[in-house]
Amino acid sequence: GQAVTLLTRTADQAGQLRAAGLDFTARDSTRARIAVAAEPLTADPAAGSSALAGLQPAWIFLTVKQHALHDQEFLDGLQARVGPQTRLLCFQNGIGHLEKLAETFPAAKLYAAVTTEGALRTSPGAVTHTGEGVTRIGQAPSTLQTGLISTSLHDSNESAASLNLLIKLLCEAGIKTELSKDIVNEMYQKLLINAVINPITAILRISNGELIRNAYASSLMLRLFDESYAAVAAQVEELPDRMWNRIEEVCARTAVNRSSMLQDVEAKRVTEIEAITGRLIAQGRLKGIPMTASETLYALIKAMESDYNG
Ligand SMILES: NC(=O)C1=CN([C@@H]2O[C@H](COP(=O)(O)OP(=O)(O)OC[C@H]3O[C@@H](n4cnc5c(N)ncnc54)[C@H](OP(=O)(O)O)[C@@H]3O)[C@@H](O)[C@H]2O)C=CC1
Ligand SMILES: CC(C)(CO)C(=O)C(=O)O
Repeated sequence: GQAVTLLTRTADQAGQLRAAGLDFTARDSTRARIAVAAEPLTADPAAGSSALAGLQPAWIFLTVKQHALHDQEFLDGLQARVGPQTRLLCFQNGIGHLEKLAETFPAAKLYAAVTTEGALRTSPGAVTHTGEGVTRIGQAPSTLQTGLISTSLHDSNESAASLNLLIKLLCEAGIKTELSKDIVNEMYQKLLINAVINPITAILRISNGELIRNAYASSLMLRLFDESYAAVAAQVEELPDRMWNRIEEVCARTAVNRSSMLQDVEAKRVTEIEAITGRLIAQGRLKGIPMTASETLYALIKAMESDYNG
């Protein structure tokens, strides 16, 4: 096996996880206590108390929301863990995180993941596997600049070997994982799906399935799709056909789900609207694409966020 350490926000949470294990609920509702190594993500890794404290990992999976990447304490903790051989695998929805990480860690080896697996942290020591899917991973482009992503990838045998090894290990661990030759394109496809589904479900407080059943909601969705599609198509070389049908399929397949943005507004948490709709509006405007439906939905979500304490 491989040594895996959970990096937590606080020392207390890491201590509890080491002492009691992770309470894991599988898809079939069976529960298990899994012994885990855990360390707080502090700027001083040597302060950790397990045998792994202070080691620089081969891979760090970043499974935080986009806005955590703007938290200096988080970045300092990460900085202390990223060694010359460390690879960062980013699971964030939306866009902008790769540019932010490339700017903050210029020497880091960056990879991105697009996943249809679902996971929910139900308490500081418990996680539920909420959806079975596929995780596609690929190397981030070597030329990351704000607003423009070239899809030319690094060509390094060593990087390809580590990626293939990681994919093999994840598959052996039961996490269906595949190599993506153009992960940026896949991130933009996911962005389009999230940009169309998430804000409307969050404002109307409806499930993904209701979105396509409600004629008014689905006509708004279509307007949002047209401009979002144009903005995405201006960024990537080729988009698969039938993206609209794919979005309808996602709604049908996840009909009872409440989107992550809806869950965030219900819990009064900051949403990922900036990394999804906000970024897409900026990119659309740069290309002269009218983004009026997106701008309205963006403003409504921001208004809801600023009213959380009201
Ligand atoms: N969950 C899912 O099924 C999927 C998620 N994604 C994407 O993955 C990303 C994460 O989503 P999600 O799992 O829903 O997010 P959550 O907010 O539920 O989980 C994020 C985790 O990161 C921890 N964290 C946040 N900030 C810090 C910090 N400063 N230091 C240490 N730990 C920190 C949180 O700890 P704490 O609890 O203490 O706040 C929490 O355990 C998002 O971009 C999402 O879009 C993509 C596909 C599926
Ligand atoms: C695909 C979708 C919309 C599923 O709910 C999702 O990724 C999310 O909720 O963020």
